[in-house]
Amino acid sequence: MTDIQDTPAEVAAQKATTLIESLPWLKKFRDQIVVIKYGGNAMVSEELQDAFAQDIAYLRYVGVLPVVVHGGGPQISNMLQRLEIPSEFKGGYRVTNTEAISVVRMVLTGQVNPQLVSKINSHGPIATGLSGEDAGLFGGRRRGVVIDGEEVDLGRVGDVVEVDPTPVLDHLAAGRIPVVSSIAPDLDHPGQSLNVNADAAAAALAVSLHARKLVILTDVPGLYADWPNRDSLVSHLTSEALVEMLPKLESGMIPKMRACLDAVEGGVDAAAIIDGRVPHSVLVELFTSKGIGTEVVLGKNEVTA
Ligand SMILES: Nc1ncnc2c1ncn2[C@@H]1O[C@H](COP(=O)(O)OP(=O)(O)O)[C@@H](O)[C@H]1O
Ligand SMILES: CC(=O)N[C@@H](CCC(=O)OP(=O)(O)O)C(=O)O
Repeated sequence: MTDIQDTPAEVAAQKATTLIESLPWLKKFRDQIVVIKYGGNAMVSEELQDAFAQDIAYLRYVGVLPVVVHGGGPQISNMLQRLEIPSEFKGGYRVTNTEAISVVRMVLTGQVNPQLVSKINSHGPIATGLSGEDAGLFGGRRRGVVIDGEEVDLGRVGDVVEVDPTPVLDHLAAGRIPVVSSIAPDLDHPGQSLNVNADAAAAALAVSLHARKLVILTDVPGLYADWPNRDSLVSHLTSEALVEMLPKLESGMIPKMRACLDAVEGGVDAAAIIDGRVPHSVLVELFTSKGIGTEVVLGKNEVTA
C-alpha cells in the first residue's frame, strides 16, 4: 500500500514490484486460452463492467487468449418481473417455460451480450459476440434436477452435451475475443432453444478448448466450506475434496462448483471462483502469486483455508 510519506523513488519501487511479480504468470498464460465466466451479479454497476472490460482487453494485449462466457441471471429476473412472467429457482436452476425461454434468450443474446462486447471494444476492435446457438457451438439436451430424492422438471433448461469449438477457435485465430451467451439449441427438439446455466456452459467450453484455466466471477469472495460462516473461506481445494463437499452446497454455489469440478476433471489445469465485485479481480487472480478467491485443481483430498 502506498503511504502518504513515500518518496517518488519508493512509489516507483512498489509499482515495479507489482509489475515484476506478474512476469512468471505472463509467461505461463501467454498464448494460452483462459475462459472467464462473467456472472450477472458481478455486472451490477457501470464501474464494475468497465473494470472487467479493461481486464479482458489487458489480457488480450499481453498475449493471453481470453474467451468470455456470460450469464445475466438478475437481468433475466428483472425482465421477467417487468413482463409479469412468474419465475422461480429449483436446485440453483431457473424453471423456464416456453414464454420464459424467449425472454432468457432476448436478455442474454440481445441485451447483455452486445453491451459487454461494446464495452470491451471501447479499447480496440477486438471483441465479437457469439451465442451458443451460432455455427453449431453448443448442442443441448433437457435436464431436470433431483430435490430430496425426487426428479423435478425444469422446462426449457438443459445441459451442454456437445461443443464444436471451431467458431471460437476461428475468432481466436483472427485475434478476436469471443464473448459467448449461454443459450443452446435443443438437439432433441430442432428449432427450440434451451436455457443453460452459464457456469456449466463455461466449463463445457473450457474443456473443449483445452483451456489453461477457468475463472468464474461471482458476488462472494469464494467458496465457504461452512456457508454462511464467514470464517470458512477456502483458498485452495482439490477435486476429491470438492466431490465430498458438493452434496452439502446450497443454491447458486452448486452449478458453480460442479462447473469447476467438470473443468478440472476434463483436463483444464485449474478453475477459480473469484469476487467480481472487486474491481480488476481477473488480473489479480491471473497475474499475482496469491491470486484471489478459491482455486480448484485435480488431486487427492486437500483443503486450504
Ligand atoms: N458455500 C457457499 N459459499 C459461497 N457462496 C454460497 C455458498 N452457498 C451458497 N452461496 C450463495 O451463492 C451465491 C452465488 O451464486 P449466484 O447467485 O448464482 O451467482 P452468479 O450470479 O454470480 O452466478 C452467493 O452470493 C451466495 O449467496
Ligand atoms: C438454467 C438457469 O438457471 N440459467 C440461468 C442462465 C443465466 C445465468 O447463469 O446467469 P448468472 O451467471 O448470472 O447466474 C438463468 O436463467 O438465470
